[in-house]
Parts: sequence; structure tokens; C-alpha cells
Amino acid sequence: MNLSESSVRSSDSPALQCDVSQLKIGFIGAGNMAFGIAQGIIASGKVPPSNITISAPSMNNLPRFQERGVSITHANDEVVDRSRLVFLAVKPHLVPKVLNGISGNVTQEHIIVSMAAGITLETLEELLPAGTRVIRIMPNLPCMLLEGALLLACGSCAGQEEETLLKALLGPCGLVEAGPEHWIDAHVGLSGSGVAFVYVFAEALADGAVKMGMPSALARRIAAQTILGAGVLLRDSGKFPAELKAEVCTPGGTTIHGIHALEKGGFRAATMGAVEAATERARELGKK
Ligand SMILES: NC(=O)C1=CN([C@@H]2O[C@H](COP(=O)(O)OP(=O)(O)OC[C@H]3O[C@@H](n4cnc5c(N)ncnc54)[C@H](OP(=O)(O)O)[C@@H]3O)[C@@H](O)[C@H]2O)C=CC1
Ligand SMILES: O=C(O)[C@@H]1CCC=N1
Repeated sequence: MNLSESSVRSSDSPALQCDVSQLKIGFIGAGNMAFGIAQGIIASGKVPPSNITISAPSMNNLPRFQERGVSITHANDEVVDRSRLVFLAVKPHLVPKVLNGISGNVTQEHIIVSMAAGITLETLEELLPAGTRVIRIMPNLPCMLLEGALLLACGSCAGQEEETLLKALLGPCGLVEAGPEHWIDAHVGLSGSGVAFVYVFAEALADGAVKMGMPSALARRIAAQTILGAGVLLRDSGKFPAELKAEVCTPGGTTIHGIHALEKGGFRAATMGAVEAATERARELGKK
């Protein structure tokens, strides 16, 4: 069965016994992550926006979905009733309350996909009816521009077909990888939170240029383009970061002097520590 032809079928998975173009998709929570993922699904062209329903308590975020042809509601249970694949896109502390509110509407037909940092598959499965197919995904903010990095992990009742379906749907959001659940917390540190670490670096890079006399707006634009170009080259060249770094470092030149300053400031240790701290915090959030 060729997914690129928008068709995923299975003999024993009810939610997959349909053409993906007919799949009804729901979002509970309408913030940035829901927006990024919905954009990716719509961009894939596999699912029409009219097949998507989204809920949030206020109208703060819903209009941008409505403008794209997505159905909106304030009732989470309506999303569940109208959808077979439901993304849970609320903040982690709200997950138990939201799942308590919808679990009576969840059937074996549904696939529930949580993006809440730290909330484990075990907790999700406990809060939902026995046998519910549950998947965790961890996106990051650039999903909004279809340049995200997502990692997914399947619960005890979900498997290869659900994974294949999600990879096909979410492909346009960016890089989509699957792995065991214990990688998810590390992915939060590396990528979910890592995006903000890069922004701190961007700010510092620009501030350095301001210190050296450059106007700050220009310094910010150049910092952003520098990080973008370096990232694309790293992603597309297939080279290790160390190889690319060596290509920039002229012996006795400017870059190696700058790198020495970074090393004296503990840049690598600080960066590794940031990933570790964010990962540990995600693990902590997951403790009951
Ligand atoms: N932000 C990030 O970079 C990343 C976030 N995540 C995870 O994604 C999830 C969503 O984060 P994010 O999009 O940033 O959050 P936002 O704060 O942007 O959005 C949260 C949404 O949840 C809605 N909401 C609040 N209460 C309820 C409720 N009871 N029922 C239904 N919807 C409700 C809010 O409604 P309203 O519109 O009315 O305010 C809002 O639309 C979190 O669990 C987070 O851990 C994962 C990776 C990266
Ligand atoms: O800071 C947070 O908790 C969320 C999860 C990853 C990015 N933002």
C-alpha cells in the first residue's frame, strides 16, 4: 500500500481502514504547536481542512484555524466525537483534567496523540479507556514554518501502522523520526527546548557585534541568517559539525581565536548542561 497515494489500510486497526483523505482529525488546544502541526497536515494535501476540528476555551487562537477552513469549537468532547485521530495540544498540567473530560467519548476507533512534554505513555494510557491507541510526539516551534524536528513513540496498543500514518501526515512539518519513549525526554532537551537555546545564542552573537559597533537590527538579521545558513549546510552536507568547523578555521585565523574564547567560557559544557537540565525537567514533569 503506497502512502503517497493517501491510503493507509489495515485489517485489524479500525482507524486505518479508510482513505487518509477521509480521515477526521481533531486538536484539543489551539496554541502554537497545534497550529504548526495543523499547518503541516494541511500542507500535505492529504487531508482537507474541513476534515479537521479544533477546540480551545477562548477565541484567542481559534480564528487563525477558522481562516484556514478548520472547524472550531469550545467543546473538547465534540472534537473527539467528530475525529478518529485526536492531537492533545494543551499544556502538560492540563492533560489529566482534559483526558478525564473526554475519556467517556474515546472508543477503540480513536488514536490519541499527545504532544505534552513529560506526560508518559503509561500516564496517558491510565487516563484513557483500556486498549486505546496512544502515541506521543514531541514537536518544536519551527513546525510552524514546516521546518520542525519531531520524534514520536507508540504506546502499548499502537504499532507500525499508526506510526506510518503519523509519519505520512506529519512529514510536511519537517523531520519526523520514531523511537522508544525514553528518547522523547532527550528530544525535548535537544530540540523542543533546544530551539530556545539557539535563540539565546543568536542574541549573544548579535550582542557581540553590537559591542563591536554594528547597529543591533542589522546584527540580529545577520545572526539569524548565519544560524539558518549554518543549519542548512549541516543538515544537507552530511558532514559532521567538526568537519564544517575545521573548514571555517584558518590556522592562526579569526575563527580559532573566537572558538578559544568560547571554550574558555565553557560553551560546550554549558550547552550540554542545558540539554541535560531540560531533559531532567521533562522527566520530572512525567513523575506522578
Ligand atoms: N511550545 C513549544 O515549543 C513546545 C510545546 N510542546 C508541548 O505542546 C503542548 C502545547 O504547547 P503550546 O502550543 O506551546 O501551548 P499554548 O499555550 O500556545 O496553547 C495551549 C492551548 O491549549 C488551550 N487550552 C487551555 N485549556 C484548555 C482546555 N481545558 N481544553 C482545551 N484546550 C485548552 C489554550 O486555549 P486558548 O487558545 O483559549 O488560550 C491554547 O489554545 C504542551 O503540552 C507543550 O509541552 C512540545 C514541544 C515544543
Ligand atoms: O518549555 C517547555 O516545557 C516546552 C516543552 C518543549 C518546549 N517547550
